[in-house]
Amino acid sequence: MKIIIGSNNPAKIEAVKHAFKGNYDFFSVNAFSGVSEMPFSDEETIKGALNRAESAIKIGHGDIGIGLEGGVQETTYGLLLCNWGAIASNEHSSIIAGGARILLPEEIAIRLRNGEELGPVMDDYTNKQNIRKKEGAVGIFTNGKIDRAEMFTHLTKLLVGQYEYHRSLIK
Ligand SMILES: O=P(O)(O)OP(=O)(O)OP(=O)(O)OC[C@H]1O[C@@H](n2cnc3c(O)ncnc32)[C@H](O)[C@@H]1O
Repeated sequence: MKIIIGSNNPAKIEAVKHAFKGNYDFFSVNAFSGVSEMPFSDEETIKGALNRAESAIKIGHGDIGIGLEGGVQETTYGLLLCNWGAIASNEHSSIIAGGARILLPEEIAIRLRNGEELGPVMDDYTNKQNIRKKEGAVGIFTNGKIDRAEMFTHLTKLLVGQYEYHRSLIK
């Protein structure tokens, strides 16, 4: 089975490879998210994940397309880090699942509300480079307990499990 991952981000690719068990061929493509660089709601982040999955399966001529998208969601408690994923398949309508979420520190949230993107803000905050491709904001603010790849692995397992369940209903 040919699985097309709609991103070249190593944290996302690692997560998908970990979440699938069995004989699969993985490819990654630069899929189109169709949403803003910094999605600012669950709705927008889900849309980005769906667009990536659906664009990945088309570009890569795969059996399955996987889209993973990061974003934030405003709440009365502060700004939540959110992540969403989608599987597009040739057999049925797309499936979605959400990842674990944490509140971002207010000093980060203020910068995002002022129009900055989380990736560069995290690099600036930590004095490191490409945090989004490594441990991610979740890794930094959980003291390394859960990094971005692990969070996306869990999210992808939610997708794969639902995908298998849907397939078992079709057969
Ligand atoms: O290469 P792609 O797949 O586009 O990966 P990305 O990390 O750049 O893009 P996302 O769509 O996942 O995230 C949207 C924005 O939020 C940033 N972001 C999301 N989650 C993050 C995290 O855990 N740590 C750092 N930046 C994050 C990211 O850099 C983008 O600017």
